[in-house]
Amino acid sequence: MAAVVEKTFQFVIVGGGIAGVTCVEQLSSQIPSAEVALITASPQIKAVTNYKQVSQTLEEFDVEERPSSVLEEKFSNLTVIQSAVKSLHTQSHSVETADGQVFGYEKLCICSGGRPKLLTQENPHVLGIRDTDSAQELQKRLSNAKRIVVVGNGGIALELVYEVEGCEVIWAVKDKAIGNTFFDAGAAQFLIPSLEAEKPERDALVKRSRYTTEEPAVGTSHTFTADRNPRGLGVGPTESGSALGPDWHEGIALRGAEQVSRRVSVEYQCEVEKIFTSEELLNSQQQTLEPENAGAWPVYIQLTNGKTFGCDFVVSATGVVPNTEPFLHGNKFALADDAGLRVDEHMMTSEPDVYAAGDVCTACWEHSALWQQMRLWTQARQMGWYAGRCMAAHVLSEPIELDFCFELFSHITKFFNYKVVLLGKFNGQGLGSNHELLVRCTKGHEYVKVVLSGGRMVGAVLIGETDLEETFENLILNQMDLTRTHGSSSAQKTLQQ
Ligand SMILES: Cc1cc2nc3c(=O)[nH]c(=O)nc-3n(C[C@H](O)[C@H](O)[C@H](O)COP(=O)(O)OP(=O)(O)OC[C@H]3O[C@@H](n4cnc5c(N)ncnc54)[C@H](O)[C@@H]3O)c2cc1C
Ligand SMILES: NC(=O)C1=CN([C@@H]2O[C@H](COP(=O)(O)OP(=O)(O)OC[C@H]3O[C@@H](n4cnc5c(N)ncnc54)[C@H](OP(=O)(O)O)[C@@H]3O)[C@@H](O)[C@H]2O)C=CC1
Repeated sequence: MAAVVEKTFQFVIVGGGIAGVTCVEQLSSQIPSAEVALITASPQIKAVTNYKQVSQTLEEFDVEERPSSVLEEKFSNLTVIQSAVKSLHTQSHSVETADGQVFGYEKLCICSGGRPKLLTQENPHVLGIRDTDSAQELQKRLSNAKRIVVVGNGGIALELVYEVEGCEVIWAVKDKAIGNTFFDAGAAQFLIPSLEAEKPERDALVKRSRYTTEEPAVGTSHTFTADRNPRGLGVGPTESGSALGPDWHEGIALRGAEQVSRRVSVEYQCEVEKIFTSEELLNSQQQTLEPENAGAWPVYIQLTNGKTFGCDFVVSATGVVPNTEPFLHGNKFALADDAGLRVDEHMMTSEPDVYAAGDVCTACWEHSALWQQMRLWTQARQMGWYAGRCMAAHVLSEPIELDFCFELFSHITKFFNYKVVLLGKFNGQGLGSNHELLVRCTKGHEYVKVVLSGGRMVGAVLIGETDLEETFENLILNQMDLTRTHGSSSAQKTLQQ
């Protein structure tokens, strides 16, 4: 490499999302004398605030977007370089940024996050949501929209279909039930009436608003309608900012151009066959469309259940792809099946002195029987924090063991205005038929599901204000034999209370 190394830092962290920032904070507080650089493509960084340890493994926090100068003011050892990393040279231990600077490192942590895995890359009528800019684009397009199609059955789709008002939403899901990445069909059934009901008043819901979208800085179908007078991308992010997170939709108006509050039709068990423009539609003489519909919409989407819908745009809420691209060329990183950088139990990649954390990495150590990776805010924080500890421990030649947070999967979130807590193998992941379920459900109030394997609790889904999370977490962590210890199942007793 011909370029001159500007400066060599002991630690270089790439990415100002939650994983990168937490890693910087951990390193800076553990080795205050170390020279640390944070190289990030976006001018804003993500900071964890109001951190609360709810129980042994459950945590809650707010996330704020802040100027990167805030971090430099906090840590005198830290230099923030605002530029995207263009290439990495693991042999010479250096990175080159888009603006042509080269920095050396002793240890590097890649926290470059992910980007939306879009249905199609080049179609301007297909949007992905990842960062503030893409949320802003969604808001802009939605303001003139009468109908949108949302494809995907995970976190973003669940949030979007509930939040969008003033616009008809067609929701296309691959599965028999909604929300398959988080729930089973029972929980989906519990939640679905919320799509028909009126949303609680906005003001009562808004606890905090942390994102601004002002100028920069096989085929069945159901229809749910909430009548109320309204109050009121492939366009994926290119040089992406950090991912949005909890409550990203609060504080931005997700409102279309129609006089309805919410109208969602779910198309089950279908995928996307084809997306085409009105001209393409007219040329192809689609049989499945009513004649008066042809040419009326900017874009059409044909589903594998044979139906074709015209709409203003399509939201591809179909998961994330790890942002590995600039780091791979010329290096020998081992990648996982999901294209993430493989990391071991010390968050180390296959390249020497290179660590990775957050959405960009895939945890490839032997997992605890009760933990799985999901690309979530909480895991980004935990991985960033633990990667920082590992990097410091290696420099200080101290031993380090896999952190306790990777013992039990736990996640607190909110869907359809219900508190949702997921613990362990909450969907019986990897258990095959070797498990039984106990369910307690009170319509409109709570849904409690316990996963038992060999008489021991291995997972739970808690929807609503159940107040059971700590008890169940203990039962899962203790792995007590619930059948033998109490004669009859104590989990069942807890559920019957
Ligand atoms: C709409 C939405 C809602 C979500 N809601 C929730 C939720 O409710 N709960 C939850 O737990 N999780 C949620 N998530 C997931 C969560 O936001 C992510 O898992 C988490 O933010 C990942 O953090 P990260 O630091 O790994 O990556 P990111 O936040 O994506 O940060 C990556 C950083 O790397 C920088 N970068 C990228 N490439 C380069 C490069 N080449 N050079 C330099 N810098 C680079 C980016 O600018 C960015 O600063 C949501 C995600 C989305 C998109
Ligand atoms: N409250 C929370 O905790 C939230 C978390 N998030 C996180 O943000 C990230 C991005 O969210 P999101 O995009 O919803 O990703 P998710 O991984 O949550 O969901 C993606 C969904 O899209 C489906 N899918 C994938 N490819 C296709 C396809 N070609 N056609 C139709 N469906 C497809 C997946 O099905 P399958 O699984 O069968 O492949 C899955 O149902 C995720 O890491 C998510 O966990 C986002 C919002 C809220």
